[in-house]
Amino acid sequence: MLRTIIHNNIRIRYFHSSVSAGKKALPFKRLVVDRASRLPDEKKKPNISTQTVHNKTGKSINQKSKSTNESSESHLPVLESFTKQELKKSENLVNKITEFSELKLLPEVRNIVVNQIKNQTVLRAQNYEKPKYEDPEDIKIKPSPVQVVSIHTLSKHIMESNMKTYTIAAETGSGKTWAYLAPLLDYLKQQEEALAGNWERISKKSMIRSVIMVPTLELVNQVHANVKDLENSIGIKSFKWDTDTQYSEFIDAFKNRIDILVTTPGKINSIKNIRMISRPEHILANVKFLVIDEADTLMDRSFVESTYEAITKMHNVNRLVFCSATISNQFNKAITKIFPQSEPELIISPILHKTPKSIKFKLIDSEIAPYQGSRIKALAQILYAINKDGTEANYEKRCVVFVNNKTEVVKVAETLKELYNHDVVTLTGDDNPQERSEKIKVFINPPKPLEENSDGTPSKKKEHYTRIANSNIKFKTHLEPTSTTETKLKVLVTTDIAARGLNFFGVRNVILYDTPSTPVDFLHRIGRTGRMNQSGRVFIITDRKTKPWVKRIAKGGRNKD
Ligand SMILES: Nc1ncnc2c1ncn2[C@@H]1O[C@H](COP(=O)(O)OP(=O)(O)OP(=O)(O)O)[C@@H](O)[C@H]1O
Repeated sequence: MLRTIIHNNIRIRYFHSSVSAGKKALPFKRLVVDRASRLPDEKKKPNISTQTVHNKTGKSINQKSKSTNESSESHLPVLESFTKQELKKSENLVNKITEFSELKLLPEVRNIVVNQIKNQTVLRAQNYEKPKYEDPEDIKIKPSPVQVVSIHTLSKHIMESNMKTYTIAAETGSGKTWAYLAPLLDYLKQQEEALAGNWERISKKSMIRSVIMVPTLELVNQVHANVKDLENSIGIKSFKWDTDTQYSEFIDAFKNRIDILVTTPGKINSIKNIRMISRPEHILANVKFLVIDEADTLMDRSFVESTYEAITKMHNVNRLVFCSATISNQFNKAITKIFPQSEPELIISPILHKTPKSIKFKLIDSEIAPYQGSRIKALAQILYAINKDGTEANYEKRCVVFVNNKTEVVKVAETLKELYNHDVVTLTGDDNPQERSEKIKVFINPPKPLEENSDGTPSKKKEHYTRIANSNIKFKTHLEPTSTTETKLKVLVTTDIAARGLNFFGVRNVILYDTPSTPVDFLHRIGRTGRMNQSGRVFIITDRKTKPWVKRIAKGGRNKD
């Protein structure tokens, strides 16, 4: 039976039929996405988009905007407005469970999860600011709210054979990656335990047991980095399939069993083109656990076709997890329609769709003196202030500037370099994957000490003595950076390509040169700072056209200055 759904103004037609493999009816309805086609604009039905964005104080800002065929500017996506009960349920759980030891995970899995987080957490960034964190062992790892709710919920039915679908939704930088990785590791290890004596034999089979799909190659690297070295500790073999991966490498890994494959939908869909593979459907036949991370991106118009196609290749999935920092009604409806056999169980954090409390907002009106409408002057002023304000002393500062259009990125970067002598890199979709990973390196790694000792710790400010001529009076001064060109500030000018999921490490400053047209993009951009409750600042350059909701969220999210 052919069905059609409209998702993000895209018509998705698909056959809905149950699939049986031999005797056993698979728990997963086959989806043959017949065709995903864009609705011609004139067909776009006028709809009332109620945009509910909760600000920090929990006050939700309801704005009704009638979007007929107005420009996309006014067509704001509907953000899920959760009932007080849903939020309360998650809050009660978070208040009750505060340690990983209180969550149902196999002991070996729990230990691995805590160690991996401790070694990689952005909380290490405060090592650089608060001497008391000199030793990473000082960092006490507790489950974040979304990890409590996710691990608690998924562990309840983790080994049941019926198909279950989950939607994990929590604010940016809240630890969603481990919110699905911990239950996934537990699932794989429990599966092995359930197979007991047979696991020894089965473990030698060529197969892929789980897949994590993300939208970009940077995220393939970032997610894989969490699980890449688990083979020796708990025998979990992971594999990242990204641009540099040869088909032969993928086949070899498959032959030696892949427990966790991290890749993009495009790579999954390319399996059918690999000449070395005679039966492509065999490759994914054993995938039981599938994660769609950054799901609001993978389900939006630019990805939806390849995402649906990739999902339909994994017929035996019985744990399907969508993960996103924002969730809209459309998203939920589409999932429920495509996977009717199991309404996605919502896993949300108590502060979903709110701006992280650790972020301070600064609004700069570019219309007033001395900027007189020049955004670039306002930007230069902000960068000067960041560079000179004494924050992050002894360390290289990093700052990310978001621009709406990639053509503007180059112009802004050139002006900052030529007129203001800043150290600037640009990042857009025109960069190839190698260039992109090179450019973001400075921003996804811990801040570099300005002058390093041999062991990499920051040397204290160079002390310098000045002697007054013909006297024995000398006094201590601190060396200022010698040359005016020496700057402690690394600036990344980019578009939304860097706004989704990238785990910027201890970046304290984000500047919205342009304000995005939707609250979803706004929440993702500002979420590159203030991660895991670290302090962060967001500077928003406004003008008379800036949407009221931007100012409202910023004011609502503003902490006391
Ligand atoms: N329980 C924890 N305690 C301390 N740090 C944690 C914890 N869980 C995750 N982290 C760290 O927090 C940072 C952000 O985690 P992660 O990238 O999973 O956030 P996210 O919610 O996926 O963000 P985004 O929505 O931007 O993708 C990472 O450095 C991660 O190591």
